[in-house]
Amino acid sequence: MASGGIVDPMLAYRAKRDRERRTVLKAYKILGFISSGTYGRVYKAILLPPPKSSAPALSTTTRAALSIPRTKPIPNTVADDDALNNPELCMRPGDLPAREGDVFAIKKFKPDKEGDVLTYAGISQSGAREIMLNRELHHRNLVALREVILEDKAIYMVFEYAEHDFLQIIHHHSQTVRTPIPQTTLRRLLHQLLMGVHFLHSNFVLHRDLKPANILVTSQGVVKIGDLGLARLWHKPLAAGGLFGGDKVVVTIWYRAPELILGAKHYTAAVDLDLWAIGCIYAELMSLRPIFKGDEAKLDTKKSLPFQRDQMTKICEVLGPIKPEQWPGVVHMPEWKSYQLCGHMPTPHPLPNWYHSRSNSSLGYDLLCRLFEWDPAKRLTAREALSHGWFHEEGGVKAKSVFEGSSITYPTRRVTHEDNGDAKMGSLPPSLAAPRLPSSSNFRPASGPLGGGPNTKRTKLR
Ligand SMILES: Nc1ncnc2c1ncn2[C@@H]1O[C@H](COP(=O)(O)OP(=O)(O)OP(=O)(O)O)[C@@H](O)[C@H]1O
Repeated sequence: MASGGIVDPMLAYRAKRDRERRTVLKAYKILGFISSGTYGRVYKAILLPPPKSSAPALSTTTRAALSIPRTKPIPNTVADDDALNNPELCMRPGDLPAREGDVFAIKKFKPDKEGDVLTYAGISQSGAREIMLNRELHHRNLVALREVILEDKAIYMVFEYAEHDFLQIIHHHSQTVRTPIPQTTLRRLLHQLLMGVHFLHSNFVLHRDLKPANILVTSQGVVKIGDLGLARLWHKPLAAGGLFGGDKVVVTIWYRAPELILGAKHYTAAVDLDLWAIGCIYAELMSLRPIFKGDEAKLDTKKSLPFQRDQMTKICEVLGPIKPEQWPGVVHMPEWKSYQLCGHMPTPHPLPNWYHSRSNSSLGYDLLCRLFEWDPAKRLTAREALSHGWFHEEGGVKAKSVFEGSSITYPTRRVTHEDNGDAKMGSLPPSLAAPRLPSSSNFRPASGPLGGGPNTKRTKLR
């Protein structure tokens, strides 16, 4: 403030802006901790009423001096840091209509760490992608991003909240009710998943990390594809860097397409990767366990990426060995020799037995076979899969809620108050946590086939 009681307009503006800046804890009440993923921690939160402004409004003269338009709110979700001051990230709050008390999932990106010291190297590639893509893409079957808050060098993405996910549904059936997922529910789950993937592919976006934990379902029974952190555009088929670009990370091994295992480097028919993963998810919804549950080969001492022999073996145990007459291009794949060196694959346990011990729908079997085409060029696209006859069986997929007509009640998402990570790394201030919520019966094991076992983490690949 200047002497003689004259207000420095810039200081007054900054003071008001700081008072009114939207911070996570001013805008949301944190109800608890949901999960910690590769890139961040996810919290459940409710929207608070907007704070009443106590600061006197800026005078017309000050406003004019600062050229603040009356109608446009100050973009207060963007931090001052130059590195973050990217207009692309400037989300206006309220892009989704939201009311006080509405529930959201807030993903806080992990800061970088050098030794024990937190460092700040700007926004991660994964975070930037997730923000950019979620900001551009709006579809009923994609989880919606409400806003991004940048605060104290941390990034918070506020998503619509989804009470369930495919992994939790599978787990509920395998561990609690011990019955298969009803065919009608399964068909709707898969159809809505394909709708979301078709939308992504129509917008030249590959998801690349489709797995049950990333496919959410709201309490209204709407499937929402989440976690676009690994998604990328594929409109430049042979862009520098080949199939994996600079990030060197791709889908969880159990859902990895054979062409990736065999070393495909370019986006020739890249969308087919996602369709293979959908085949794996379809099979997992049927059998309540991953169909190709391979052990991941780790990086060797030379840090060269190993051939994922066990994963390939697991696929061949169900589909039989690869036949070059069915997939002519396979003999040119970089890892074809490694595949041949595996010797004889174990006795095939072909897909028909696997399928027909679980369902007698020949259309359902046909769809699965077409998703599990070895040759990516012959695999169904999302559009083709959506028009497959199986989706018209038994009343079709018209219901808005995937749960319609089902008597099964799925547990609500488990929320805890133990954010068992490093408090500085990821916790929101514990003093601001809400009183204990009744925890649901939903149990997500930390490891094992249905939990976040070693193979469910992202892994480096060629
Ligand atoms: N919108 C949401 N509503 C409810 N829960 C969510 C939501 N988004 C994410 N989650 C929960 O948080 C978990 C981690 O989220 P996400 O996959 O986006 O993070 P990540 O760091 O990329 O994790 P991962 O490495 O496991 O893929 C999800 O598996 C899900 O259980």
